[in-house]
Amino acid sequence: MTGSRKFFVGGNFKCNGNKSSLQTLIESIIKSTLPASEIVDIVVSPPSIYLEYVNQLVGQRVQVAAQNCYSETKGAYTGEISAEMIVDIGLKWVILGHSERRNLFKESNQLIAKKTQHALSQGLSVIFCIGELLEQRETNKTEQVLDEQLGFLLNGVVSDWSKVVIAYEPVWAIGTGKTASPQQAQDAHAFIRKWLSEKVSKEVANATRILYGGSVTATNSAELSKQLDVDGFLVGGASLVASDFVTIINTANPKSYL
Ligand SMILES: O=C(CO)COP(=O)(O)O
Repeated sequence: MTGSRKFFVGGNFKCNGNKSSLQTLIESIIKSTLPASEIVDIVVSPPSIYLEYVNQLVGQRVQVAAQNCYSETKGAYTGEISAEMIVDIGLKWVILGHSERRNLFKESNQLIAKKTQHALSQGLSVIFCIGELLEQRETNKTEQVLDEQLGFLLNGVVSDWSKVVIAYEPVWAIGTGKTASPQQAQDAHAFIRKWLSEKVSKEVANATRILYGGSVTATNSAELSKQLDVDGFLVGGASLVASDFVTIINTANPKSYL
């Protein structure tokens, strides 16, 4: 079946911003010239305390994602938010398995799978993040690590693949200014697409968006976006600068498939 993958640019604000700076940032983004909604999904992800505030500012063209959620509906889980709460405030997206959750907050593959299954069961779409550490890349373990992290999506975890976007974010490239080269990104993305084809189906492999994240900037995004299997970006630091984020969004380059 032929088709094309709509580009996807996410802005992960991480633990940054306040009401005033977020208002300025969002207003500058939405008043900029942006590609049509058929070309690119634009999703921003502020800290959870500002989700509803930002959602009131974004208008129709930009969507809002939570940066995390727990695997249970409700209960004695101090500090957590649930997928149900994200749905309740009218949002459709959540980021899960970000490397900062995995490495700083010691989230396991098992927990991330549980969260993913639960978020999907509540109708949320999930930006599922994977990526290798520097030492794993240097010892040629990148594909093994990606295979292991992706494996946790099998066995009934994903009920609807059209609600999953995969973000490849090599940990050594996050916040370091060291971007993967276009070829390194393409190689990892091609591996992920082949994995989807072999472990899920050809249709899912064709249709699933695979994003690159890790020191994406206004200057390197155009070259990265030309790569055949790069369907978008998850942008950290550069998403906090409206003009840079808008430049990155405008490098949107949707890919067709046969
Ligand atoms: O972690 C990231 C996006 O989720 C990438 O962060 P930077 O763009 O700041 O490297």
